[in-house]
Amino acid sequence: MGKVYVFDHPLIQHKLTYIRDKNTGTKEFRELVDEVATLMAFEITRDLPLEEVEIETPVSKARAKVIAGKKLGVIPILRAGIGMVDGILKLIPAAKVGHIGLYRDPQTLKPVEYYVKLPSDVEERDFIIVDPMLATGGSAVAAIDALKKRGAKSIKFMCLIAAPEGVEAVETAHPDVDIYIAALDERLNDHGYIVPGLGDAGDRLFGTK
Ligand SMILES: O=P(O)(O)OC[C@H]1O[C@H](OP(=O)(O)OP(=O)(O)O)[C@H](O)[C@@H]1O
Ligand SMILES: O=c1cc[nH]c(=O)[nH]1
Ligand SMILES: [Mg+2]
Repeated sequence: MGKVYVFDHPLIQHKLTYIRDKNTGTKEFRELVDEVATLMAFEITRDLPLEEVEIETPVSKARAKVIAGKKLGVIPILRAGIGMVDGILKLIPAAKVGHIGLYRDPQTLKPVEYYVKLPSDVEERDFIIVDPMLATGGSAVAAIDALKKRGAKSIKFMCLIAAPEGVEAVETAHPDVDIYIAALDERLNDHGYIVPGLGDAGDRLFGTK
């Protein structure tokens, strides 16, 4: 079974409160999502392997550590996942970015795939799929399916807010995928929105609706 990590760092929790607040406008919402994505990227990269290199400081030779050339890929689920990409790339600028386009049918709540473009060396990369919301879990499960179908072997899923239903759906369908979240909320409402959640992440990020 995959592990579930809740990043309860005070800075993440503080910023998430303003992301949730309905009085937070698009500009500030976008900036806060970007900042939280950076903070979450800091936590999620904790287990990256290091290797030693030799350098010279102004004082002497030294052996020092650098990240051991891991090939990483960041995959936003369109649209809302895009809001988390730049924040992650600030810390991991060499990561390649793939895109998986899905929208959730408002009636059936099932995901509809409309775009997939991934880095060419899928088998060799460690992927982080990002999306602010894990609600029924349909979109996350479909995105992981799409990635695995094309050969991905190592996948993490990172989101801001998850519902218990979504966590369970990913754990059941993809027990090899660890889930990283900033908050685990109470439940879904009748329209499949997370309660209390933050509303529609895509609309709030891009000012639509
Ligand atoms: O867990 P689920 O029940 O599948 O719901 C979560 C999905 O819904 C939202 O996307 P949406 O369909 O609103 O598309 P958008 O990002 O284009 O707004 C969200 O960004 C997730 O991708
Ligand atoms: O609460 C939710 C659920 C799905 N998608 C969103 O953007 N918000
Ligand atoms: Mg949306």
